[in-house]
Amino acid sequence: MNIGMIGLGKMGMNLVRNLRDHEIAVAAYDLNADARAIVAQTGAVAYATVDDMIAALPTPKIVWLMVPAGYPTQSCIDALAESLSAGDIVIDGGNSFYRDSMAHAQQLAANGIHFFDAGTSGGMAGARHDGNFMIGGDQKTFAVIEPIFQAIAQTDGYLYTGPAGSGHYLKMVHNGIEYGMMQAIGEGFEVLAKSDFDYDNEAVAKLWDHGSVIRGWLMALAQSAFSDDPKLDELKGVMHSSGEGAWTVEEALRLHVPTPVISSALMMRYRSEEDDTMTGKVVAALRNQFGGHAVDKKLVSEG
Ligand SMILES: NC(=O)C1=CN([C@@H]2O[C@H](COP(=O)(O)OP(=O)(O)OC[C@H]3O[C@@H](n4cnc5c(N)ncnc54)[C@H](O)[C@@H]3O)[C@@H](O)[C@H]2O)C=CC1
Ligand SMILES: O=C(CO)[C@H](O)[C@H](O)COP(=O)(O)O
Repeated sequence: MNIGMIGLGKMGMNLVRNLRDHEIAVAAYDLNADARAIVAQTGAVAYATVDDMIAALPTPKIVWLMVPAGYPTQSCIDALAESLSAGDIVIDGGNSFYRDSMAHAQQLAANGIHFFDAGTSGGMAGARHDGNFMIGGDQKTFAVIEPIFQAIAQTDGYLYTGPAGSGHYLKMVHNGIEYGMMQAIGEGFEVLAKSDFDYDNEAVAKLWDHGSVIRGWLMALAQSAFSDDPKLDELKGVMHSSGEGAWTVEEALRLHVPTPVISSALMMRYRSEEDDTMTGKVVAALRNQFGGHAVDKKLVSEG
């Protein structure tokens, strides 16, 4: 089996290594020449243009996208709609918004090209070994690409989820859950940090990952992070996000589904990106106005 991989970053490069471990031939492309040079060390063949990469693939051509959602994915879809032919297959393994994926399926279907949205979980480690995939698209054509997932996913680690869009929808909700779980873990460690006791964070995370109700990969990752930096002193508590949590909350609002945990986790991420807030200033000012309550004033040096 042969695959064309577009996007050789943190995920794509590991997926290529995983595919190569399973003797799947890979033709690879990335905008970045350094990434193209590195992929050549995996046994994949790097091409300087998408068209060269496509020309190297046997028919039906299977192209996997692993680029950022939004414009980068759309520009690849536009290029593939022109370069591929009827019967060829595009898999988007990135974190695209599911409605974009439904549109991509339609756009490619106009030229007879099949589209699969393959939500990918497990981070870089999962891309490298035993990944986890949620795959939407035409069920009959799925048989053509299923051997890829049999090779690179862990046992029971892939699922055909229904029509195009359903794979990324499932990944969106998965990531919403991820926001809530990580927020809860973070909050728990903050209570411990402010408590009257002197806990060893690494030891606690290790303990909780061994037989407790809250054991799991996130706890193992917490242990690893605390092992590198016992109180995470080297980090700022700024929690960026790349869209999936917001889309989950938007979808919950559309469906009138109360999702207080995921929504709060999203708001906490946004709050963490600000040093100070207008909200806080307004509430402080109002308390001061109606009750004469004290306010904290900025120092002159703080501007
Ligand atoms: N990092 C993670 O834990 C996970 C990421 N994802 C998704 O996988 C996708 C890739 O993520 P990462 O590998 O982490 O990102 P990354 O930023 O490490 O890599 C993206 C790569 O795509 C390349 N690229 C961008 N536009 C391109 C184009 N038009 N043509 C060719 N190459 C292009 C970049 O040069 C870069 O090498 C994203 O959609 C991301 O949301 C999905 C699951 C987990
Ligand atoms: O899909 C993932 C993990 O499952 C990616 O790591 C994603 O970037 C995480 O979402 P966010 O960047 O919004 O925290």
